[in-house]
Amino acid sequence: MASDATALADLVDVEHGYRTKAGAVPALGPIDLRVDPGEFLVVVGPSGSGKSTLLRLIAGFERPTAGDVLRLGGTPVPGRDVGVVFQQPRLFPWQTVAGNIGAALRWADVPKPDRSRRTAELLAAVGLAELGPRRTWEISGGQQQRVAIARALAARPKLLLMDEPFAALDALTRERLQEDVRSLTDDAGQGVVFVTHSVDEAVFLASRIIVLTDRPGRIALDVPITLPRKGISADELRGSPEYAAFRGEIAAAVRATVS
Ligand SMILES: Nc1ncnc2c1ncn2[C@@H]1O[C@H](COP(=O)(O)OP(=O)(O)OP(=O)(O)O)[C@@H](O)[C@H]1O
Repeated sequence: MASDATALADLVDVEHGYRTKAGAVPALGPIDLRVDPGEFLVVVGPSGSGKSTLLRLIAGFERPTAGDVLRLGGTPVPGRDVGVVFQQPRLFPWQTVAGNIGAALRWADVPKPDRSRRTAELLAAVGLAELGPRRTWEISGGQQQRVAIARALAARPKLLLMDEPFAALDALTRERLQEDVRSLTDDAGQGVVFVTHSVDEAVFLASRIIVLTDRPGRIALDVPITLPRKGISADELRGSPEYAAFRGEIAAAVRATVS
């Protein structure tokens, strides 16, 4: 088995299928993919192309049907070196907002005396400093998703996996959260794998985009996104000709997968 401890995730000749009563469903691959520290990898592709399957394999929720998946050089197991954010926030309704973050810190073995300070820092980082005592049903959907992001970041995971985290949100909240996620993950040692259907979102967030083919998903396109990130506002970035050029290239590749 090829092993490389410096890769956050390394998939070698990976295929994955699901068993159903009607027979085997090939979902992904064969695919080779390596994710390195500092990368913000965005995965786009048609519905059913295996994007969620790819994340589930890296998270350790599934084992591949064929090939090898390594995370930090070892077999992936769900746990503290990976943070996962889903489309629905999946918060604990019996906990307050602060209690949700505190639970993640407890699992990460953060000592009790440090937990309230870290909770306050994390809530401030996602713009929810005042909402710690609220119940999760007393805040908006966008705020709930912010809590889910703070909870995923609590253990300072090397790798953050995000599966269409903003799909259920209105356009304005979505743009704000995109900006927040970019700044929260601007850490050279950390990596992100982010799934979306939105080409705009992909180009805004990514340092690299892969486009998957129709099912079973293989890599149709793998491009670095070399847009300036420092010293430029989000609006300037979205309005730049370079942004438009990348958006055009990715949109054409996605269209080609279904034609
Ligand atoms: N538990 C399962 N059992 C059987 N088939 C499954 C299961 N999960 C996914 N599939 C199938 O595997 C394929 C890939 O699914 P996956 O959810 O990874 O795709 P996706 O690209 O994330 O889709 P979408 O964009 O619609 O969310 C699909 O054809 C899907 O129907």
